Amino acid sequence: MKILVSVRDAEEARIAARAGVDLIDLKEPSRGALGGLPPEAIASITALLRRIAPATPVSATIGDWPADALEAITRQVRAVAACGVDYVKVGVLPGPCSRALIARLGELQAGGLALVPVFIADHGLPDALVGQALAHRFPALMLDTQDKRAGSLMDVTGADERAGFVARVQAGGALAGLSGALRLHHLARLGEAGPDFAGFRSVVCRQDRAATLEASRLADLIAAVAATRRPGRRLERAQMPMPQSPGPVPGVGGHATLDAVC
Ligand SMILES: O=C[C@H](O)COP(=O)(O)O
Repeated sequence: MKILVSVRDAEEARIAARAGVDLIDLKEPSRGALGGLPPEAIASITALLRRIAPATPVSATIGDWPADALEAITRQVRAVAACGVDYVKVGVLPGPCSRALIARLGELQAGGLALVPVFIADHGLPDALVGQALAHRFPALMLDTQDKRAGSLMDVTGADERAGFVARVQAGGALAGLSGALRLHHLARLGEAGPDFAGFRSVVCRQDRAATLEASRLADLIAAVAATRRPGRRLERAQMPMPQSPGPVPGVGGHATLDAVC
């Protein structure tokens, strides 16, 4: 199981790179579960990571958006992708527009971006959406939680649900990631689900996830994961084409009806 760690600035990125984190994720945790950083900050931290950890894949989130904000999400996906990251993470909140959102993300993915839909598991697993997403050949799918104070992913999902999600995603050809206020004492049970990678923020901060990432806590996490580790599949830097200027959004016209329905 590989380790994804979310960082918010250059200093935290340096700590994560020095520690040898497998996948570095750029996020502003005080802005929500998938809180986004400004594109300028994403571009500058990514450039730094390319210099100090050139082989490490970098992801960034677009921020917390309701599923019906299709046009804003599309713009933000393009803006974040243009910052040079390998993967753009997009939260998929359950709701009447989630299917339209997956369809839009599928179009952007088909247009050359590498997107990672992040499903929110607080109120159950969105099985139908996962099935829909698998058809779009995203490089990875993740499960996360939105309300970090309501417990961890381990509290809001059962072992069978986690293992079922991972097995289904992997059988569909994508990498499976799990996250959601995961702690060290969760690692053994987490490993039983067999995810390709797990995402962490809260556990590497002294207080809550909005506080600063601490090198000593990160070292503890890496050691604990190493103790439970079994070989994961490769998580490569994606070959994401970086448009110099935003082009037309594939299928935007065709989605007017979906937007209207939402
Ligand atoms: O993508 C991973 C998340 O940033 C994990 O954050 P968390 O451990 O606070 O849920």
